[in-house]
Amino acid sequence: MAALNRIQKIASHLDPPKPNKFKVALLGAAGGIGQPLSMLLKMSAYVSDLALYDVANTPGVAADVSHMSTGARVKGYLGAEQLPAALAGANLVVIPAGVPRKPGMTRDDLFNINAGIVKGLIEAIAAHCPTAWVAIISNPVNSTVPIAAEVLQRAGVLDPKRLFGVTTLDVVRAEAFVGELLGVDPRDVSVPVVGGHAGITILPLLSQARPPLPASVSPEQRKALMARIQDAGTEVVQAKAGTGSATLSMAYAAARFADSCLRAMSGEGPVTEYAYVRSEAVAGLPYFSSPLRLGKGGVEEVLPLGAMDELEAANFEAMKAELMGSINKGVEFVAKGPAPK
Ligand SMILES: NC(=O)c1ccc[n+]([C@@H]2O[C@H](COP(=O)([O-])OP(=O)(O)OC[C@H]3O[C@@H](n4cnc5c(N)ncnc54)[C@H](O)[C@@H]3O)[C@@H](O)[C@H]2O)c1
Ligand SMILES: O=C(O)C[C@H](O)C(=O)O
Repeated sequence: MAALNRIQKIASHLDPPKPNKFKVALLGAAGGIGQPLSMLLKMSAYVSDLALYDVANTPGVAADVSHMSTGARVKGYLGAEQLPAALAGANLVVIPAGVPRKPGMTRDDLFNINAGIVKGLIEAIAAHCPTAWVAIISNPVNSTVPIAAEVLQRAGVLDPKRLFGVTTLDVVRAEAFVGELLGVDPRDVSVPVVGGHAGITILPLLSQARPPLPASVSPEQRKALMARIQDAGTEVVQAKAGTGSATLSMAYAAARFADSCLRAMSGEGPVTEYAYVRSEAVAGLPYFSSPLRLGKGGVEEVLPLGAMDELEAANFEAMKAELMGSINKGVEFVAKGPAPK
């Protein structure tokens, strides 16, 4: 025990604690992603207050997480009447609320339920923490982010610099699979993943991987690797056999994304991250996941996608129609709804 304390003291000296100064609200906190993400956020040195909101089971999750001996104050909020208090003063709102896939379903099959859930939560954000950064995990991300933007726009509080669709899991997977292939630590791998978050709209740019894929990796292997990254969500859905989709890797990815946001908010920039945002990165596609430079106010610059090889360029063209269809579906969902109050 004494040895452990000594090691912790040395570690905190090497990496001095950051000021815990941000309130993070997690909506869907009692779910498969929400619970491990609550734990990881409670471990963040940037979080002073962690608001755990769900329509079920938050008292138990909040009581459990609050016993961790880390800095963040934890409070659970249950049901719609407690949502305003959960959101008040939030700097960052992370949203994994909604239903997950079962085998045989596409992410778009979740639209009918999750579109309404996201719309309702974003209306509350517009009313109670309109300047918060918002990170949407709920699927289909290709549509839920446009839904959120339309709701915020109607409420007169949209700032596209602060609205993100979380695609970090695609980047995390690409790093893991390339690391596995090259026999190197995934933490030493970087792979840009751009586009959207469903099937062929997920575009890993393996030609820009670092370390680069050696010439011994055949075009067939490259193609298979690209397909595995694109289908990795389905790989997990099938392995879980009806009990849900990725939760633990997603919580890891979301914690990493939240950390980047909070680092940028702290002024520790420039921070580079990938996310699905409203941008002019690709002509004709109002939303696209790109490399971003984040600063105190959100997205400071949408960085160029860089060069693509032949396979990537073909995939880039092939995804455009599907991505645009998903964007339009989200925009129309809000347009068909009741006019803003
Ligand atoms: N972006 C990504 O990379 C990614 C990765 C994995 C999962 N997902 C998506 O994340 C979502 C959640 O997945 P999960 O495995 O945690 O599901 P889950 O069913 O385990 O948890 C969802 C939680 O949302 C809550 N919820 C439902 N309606 C709500 C509302 N109106 N307000 C607040 N909370 C509400 C539920 O009570 C539940 O606790 C799914 O849509 C899934 O497809 C996205
Ligand atoms: O695949 C899913 O349905 C969940 C998530 O989008 C994922 O990529 O794991």
